[in-house]
Amino acid sequence: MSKVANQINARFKVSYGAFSLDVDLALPGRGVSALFGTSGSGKTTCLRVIAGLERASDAYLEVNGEVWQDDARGIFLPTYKRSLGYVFQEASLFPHLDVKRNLEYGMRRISTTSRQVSLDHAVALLDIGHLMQRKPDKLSGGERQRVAIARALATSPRILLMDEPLAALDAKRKSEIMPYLERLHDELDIPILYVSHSPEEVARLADHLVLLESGKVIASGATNDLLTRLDLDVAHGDAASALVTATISAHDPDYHLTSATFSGGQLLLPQQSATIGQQVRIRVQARDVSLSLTPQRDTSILNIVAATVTELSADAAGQVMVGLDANGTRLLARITSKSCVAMDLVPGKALYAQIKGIAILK
Ligand SMILES: Nc1ncnc2c1ncn2[C@@H]1O[C@H](COP(=O)(O)OP(=O)(O)OP(=O)(O)O)[C@@H](O)[C@H]1O
Repeated sequence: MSKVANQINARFKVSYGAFSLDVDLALPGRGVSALFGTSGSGKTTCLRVIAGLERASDAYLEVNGEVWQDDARGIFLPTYKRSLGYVFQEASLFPHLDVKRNLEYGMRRISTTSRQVSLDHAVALLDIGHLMQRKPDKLSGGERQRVAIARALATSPRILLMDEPLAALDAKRKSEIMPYLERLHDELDIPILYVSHSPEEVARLADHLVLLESGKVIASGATNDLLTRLDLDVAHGDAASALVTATISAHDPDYHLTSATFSGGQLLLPQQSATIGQQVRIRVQARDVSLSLTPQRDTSILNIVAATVTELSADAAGQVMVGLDANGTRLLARITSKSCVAMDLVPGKALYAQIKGIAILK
């Protein structure tokens, strides 16, 4: 396998009794790749193999041009020689050290010249400057996790591995920490492998998605491509949704609305603080999209987008999931089978998608 500077290649097998994990992945060398799957599908084992904590067989692992493991050539770098940061579900800070010392501990073994993320940058990114003198037991769960992330970054890793970093937090703390994770996504040059079984986290953070099922990779690709692929389970059911990348184009303070343009036209959103020209990610849930063969004018729905049917697939009883293309952006609509027949929907049919609810993710 040839070395690729801006890519992660991971190929390995692990087996524990009846469970076997067999993956062959090529992931982008930048941005967030989410490993998504039900409990027991092998997500944590993948991270542990990449970290060198689990010994796999037939393994080849290369991170942005550095080979960490190649069983065919007898290469196996132990964990301490792999430049990685690992963030677990529960922050594992040293209880007897304050935040500052916890951070410094991680930095000790990294020479100044090989640092890719400075301690100051990590502290600023996670906004923990005011917590430096505190011991871990005087921090909230969310603060502890921010410190754990900063500590992982302070080792100046070439890759950040995060294993359900929000799983141990309640809903309020989760929403407090999410903006920091989004900041990591926007500002770090290193790739992040993010394990999750939350569709919400994946929709907000992931650029690339890997779907794992019983130790096998079911699909791997750009997040919206997978979320809208009707042959996959993620594109079905009540939580199915599509992501739209849009640019803020105007604010209308009189009506408390913000408009954003995307490939399929314009969307109106509840007023946002985002600046004009800023790129945003918007989630459109399939259950919030209805379809019409003509553009409706006498309706309270503000967002009506011209689209073409690409695919139809049976969903829950009496429901059909309709794949749509809005001039290059894929959307989903979940409608009743009765409407599907009445509208005579077939691939290629031009229609209008009426979007009732819309959530801006960032
Ligand atoms: N050290 C081990 N010895 C034996 N079996 C193991 C070991 N570690 C994991 N397993 C098994 O391997 C399978 C995959 O586990 P893994 O923790 O990777 O899944 P996961 O997708 O991360 O799950 P979760 O979302 O619950 O954390 C499970 O069936 C688990 O019981």
